[in-house]
Amino acid sequence: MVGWGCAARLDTSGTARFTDADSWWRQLCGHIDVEDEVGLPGCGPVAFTSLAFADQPGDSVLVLPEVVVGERDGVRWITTIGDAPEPVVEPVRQPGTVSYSDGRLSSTGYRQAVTAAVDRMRDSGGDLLKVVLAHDLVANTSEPLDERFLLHNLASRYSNCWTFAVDGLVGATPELLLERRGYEVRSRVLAGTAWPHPGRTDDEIAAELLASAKNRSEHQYASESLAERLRPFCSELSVPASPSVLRLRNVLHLATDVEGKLADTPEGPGLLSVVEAVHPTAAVGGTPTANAVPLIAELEGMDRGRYAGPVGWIDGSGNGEFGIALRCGQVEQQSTAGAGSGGARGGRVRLFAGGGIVPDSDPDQEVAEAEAKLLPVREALEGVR
Ligand SMILES: C=C(O[C@H]1C=CC=C(C(=O)O)[C@@H]1O)C(=O)O
Repeated sequence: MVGWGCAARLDTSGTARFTDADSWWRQLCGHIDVEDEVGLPGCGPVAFTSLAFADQPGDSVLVLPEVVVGERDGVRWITTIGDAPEPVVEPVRQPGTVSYSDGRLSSTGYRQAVTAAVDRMRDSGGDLLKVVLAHDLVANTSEPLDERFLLHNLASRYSNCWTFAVDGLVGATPELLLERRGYEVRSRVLAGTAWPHPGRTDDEIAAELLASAKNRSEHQYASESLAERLRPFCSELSVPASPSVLRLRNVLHLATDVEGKLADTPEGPGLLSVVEAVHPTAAVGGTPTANAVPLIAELEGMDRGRYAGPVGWIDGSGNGEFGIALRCGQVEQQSTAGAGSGGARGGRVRLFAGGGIVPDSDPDQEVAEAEAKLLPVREALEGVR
């Protein structure tokens, strides 16, 4: 789905962000008279949604576009809210040259944070089993950044990912936090990563990944965390006993596809309540969550913003799809002014990537893994084909 214009918008933050979003959306939909000739999930009003990773700090946003163009199962539709104006479609602009600088946590700082996390886990007597750390990287473009350029490049290179752009957060995530279609729910849990090495085939790397005790433990924490928190909402839940391998251009992941049936009535806890219950899984938080999440803030010392938070859409019937906002960048500046105004021209994007740290993690390998995970957005910005 692609949307433009803004018929309504909610900005919220803090621990109440999920319930704020849920009540705002239910109330708003209650006031909209819908004529829907298509009747598929995503038809009618849709809120493009991106929620902060952490309770504090971080801003969350829901946008009801004036126009949405959608396609699902070969059916295409257009939804308009009110008398939405015809869009003026301008050609996609190229970002010019791209240069990089350290973000709030450099690679060196990230390596130190990983080392500190490993020490803390080894000294914890089992109170901390996994923590997911990340760092950021700033990309500066010589021309104003057109989000459509990034989106198009990500979508064409990562067709088995969910490509998103919500209020400046643009990415292509391979991880589905939760999809709801009627009573059916689905999730793709990822954790455990390998990346291409010269002289080794993808099959060899995939076999090694499946056989790696470190990656299997990282993965198991993540799939168990999702399943444990989703189970109370479900009358049926199927969780494969062992993971498969998801192959992407830049990395390979251990993956578990979870499927379930919601036990509730349509008036029961909605998609946003279930999303709140499962976030953050141990794919982006850690194990146990209550010990890992405060350590993230302490060791990273940066605001993740909406990176690693739920991102996706919800419709008026409570159907929707939320990915985990990974392999993404937050556009912080598109352009300020042209010559003569004294303002900077060009764009600025803050890219994020990280990984799950367990007691036997090697800091150098973790830095290399985060670099591999930065590649999708870097290459999309650079227009690599
Ligand atoms: C935290 C990230 O990835 C998560 C998702 C898949 C695999 C992961 C891993 O192997 O560490 C991470 O849990 C990221 O991409 O920034």
